[in-house]
Amino acid sequence: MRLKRHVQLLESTLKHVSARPFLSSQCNRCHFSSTSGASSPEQIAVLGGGISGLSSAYFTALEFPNTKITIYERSEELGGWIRSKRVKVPGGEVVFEQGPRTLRPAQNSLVTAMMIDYLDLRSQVLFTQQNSAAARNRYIYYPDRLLLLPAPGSNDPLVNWLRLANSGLLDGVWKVLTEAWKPGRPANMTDESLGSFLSRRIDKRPVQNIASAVMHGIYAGDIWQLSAKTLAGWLWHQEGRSGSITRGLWRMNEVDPPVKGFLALRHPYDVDLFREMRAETDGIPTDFIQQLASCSTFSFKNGLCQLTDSLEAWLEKDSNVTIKKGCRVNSFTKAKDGLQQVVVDVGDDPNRTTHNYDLVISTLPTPDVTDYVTVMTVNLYFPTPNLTPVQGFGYLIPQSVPFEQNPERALGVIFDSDAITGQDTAPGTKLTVMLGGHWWSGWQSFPSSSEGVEMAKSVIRRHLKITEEPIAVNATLSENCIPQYTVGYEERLKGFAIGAQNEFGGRLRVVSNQFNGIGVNDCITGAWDMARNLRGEGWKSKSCGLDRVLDERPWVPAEHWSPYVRKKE
Ligand SMILES: C=Cc1c2[nH]c(c1C)Cc1[nH]c(c(CCC(=O)O)c1C)Cc1[nH]c(c(C)c1CCC(=O)O)Cc1[nH]c(c(C)c1C=C)C2
Repeated sequence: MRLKRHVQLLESTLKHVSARPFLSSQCNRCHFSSTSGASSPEQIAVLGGGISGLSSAYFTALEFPNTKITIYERSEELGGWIRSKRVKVPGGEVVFEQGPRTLRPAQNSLVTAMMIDYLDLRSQVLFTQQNSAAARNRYIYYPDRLLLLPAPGSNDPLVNWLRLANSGLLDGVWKVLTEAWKPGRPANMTDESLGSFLSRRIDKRPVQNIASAVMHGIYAGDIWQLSAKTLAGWLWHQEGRSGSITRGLWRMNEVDPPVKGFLALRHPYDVDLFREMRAETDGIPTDFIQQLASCSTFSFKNGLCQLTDSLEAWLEKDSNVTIKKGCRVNSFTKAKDGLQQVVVDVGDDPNRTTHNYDLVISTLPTPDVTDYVTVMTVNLYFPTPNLTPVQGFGYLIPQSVPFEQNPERALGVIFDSDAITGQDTAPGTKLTVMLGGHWWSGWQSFPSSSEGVEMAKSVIRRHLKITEEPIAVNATLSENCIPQYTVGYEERLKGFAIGAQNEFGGRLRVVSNQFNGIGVNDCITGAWDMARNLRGEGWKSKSCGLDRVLDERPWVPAEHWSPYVRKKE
């Protein structure tokens, strides 16, 4: 985005009392590209009011200040899976997060940082420092106790390594040293599960004991179903390129390095995207950059919903944006009679109506591309501080833990009081127990809230020896909340992208955790990328927003860069 676009936006704001809300401070911070001379769509519909929908509406509104944008959301509240709740307890209040709770300052967080800055939300951000217990102490429960994962600077590293080795958690890890001598995959193999890939390249035991726990923490998913090609793209392509990951790394970094620094394989689309992202987010203030560079995660004083609430408030101020809550989308189809429009059918009888749009941005789930898993989040608050036996982020439970140690099918427990400080006004211990995920796949019904709370209490009694009764609890069942990128995902996505392009000729764009990555940062970055591809005459192109999956260029060695470390060029 270049300066001109913001100036244009400012001008139109001044001209029309009703134009986009605008922060005067943005003007000298960001770069807006010019649309002068280019046409704009008159009417855009955004389907879905979660983080993908709100961000899509936000970035599209910035691109096209005079376009009418309508957001349709089925429920009465915007925000999707981001749901934070303030609960009164004796002595103050605590924040319960019912869905995602923190953001990581990873490469894909640059656009989020820019958005936070634009929304004037910086004063509300809470940072968890890299040297805090929450950042350094991550545990795995195996087979019947908490084991601290090694991290730079942790206490008693030798004792800890011995404890880990003695527990059996590290069995088979040493086989990573033999990876270079293992045969490459058959030429006709197009994808496999992450579990199978890592077992082939290393050993099955670390897959079951360590990697499966990590997959619980991110996807709440089954490592034997999730796609290696999608989740471990650069390792998968490294094996394809050099027959082995280790040999590939050696070749890339030592034999013929085109640039200095650690190299990894990346999709050329991502290389270009990161370059663009960096250029457009160049205006993020230095002190914010520094805060992000030194934290391990960040959130907001009132929880993650402060981001979605601010987006909603920003959009509500814009008279060109209409937000329709409690309005279901029944279908959307390409308009007949050669019209370059999409017809959207919304509402329930007798208020069911159809509307024509020049462009539809859908964030709704698309059948056949992914399965989903259901997660129950149980928040527990105890008035006594420091109830957990150790301090840290919390722990994950791998698939190898025997049933009798985890009959509730918990995926992990977050020590919220350590993980995010600054949200609660009452002292005490706050935990979140995550239940279900792939363990509940195929279930017809799920535990009730009260059953979930009992299951969570039973988990922490067994694992953490906490017997105190929580004085505030909240169980949330999020049905089909996390898409699963299972084996063959890329092929299915490709098929979907071609079909969508052919059917809608570019008048449908898709953005969601099904397509752009399952994290909040992924959805925001996906929305920004979609909107920037609409620029100029881009909105008339044939794309459906899934250009990356249709981009057949081979993966290339690219330098690893930290998003918040600004090198002198
Ligand atoms: C509601 C449950 C969720 C589980 N995973 C996600 C959600 C929303 C999505 C997710 N979780 C993480 C990532 C990767 C990095 C990121 O973009 O933030 C994603 C996409 C990592 C993660 N997992 C947990 C936390 C608190 C975080 C972020 C912070 C960090 O890495 O330090 C905890 C956790 N999430 C889930 C489970 C079962 C779990 C257990 C402790 C599922």
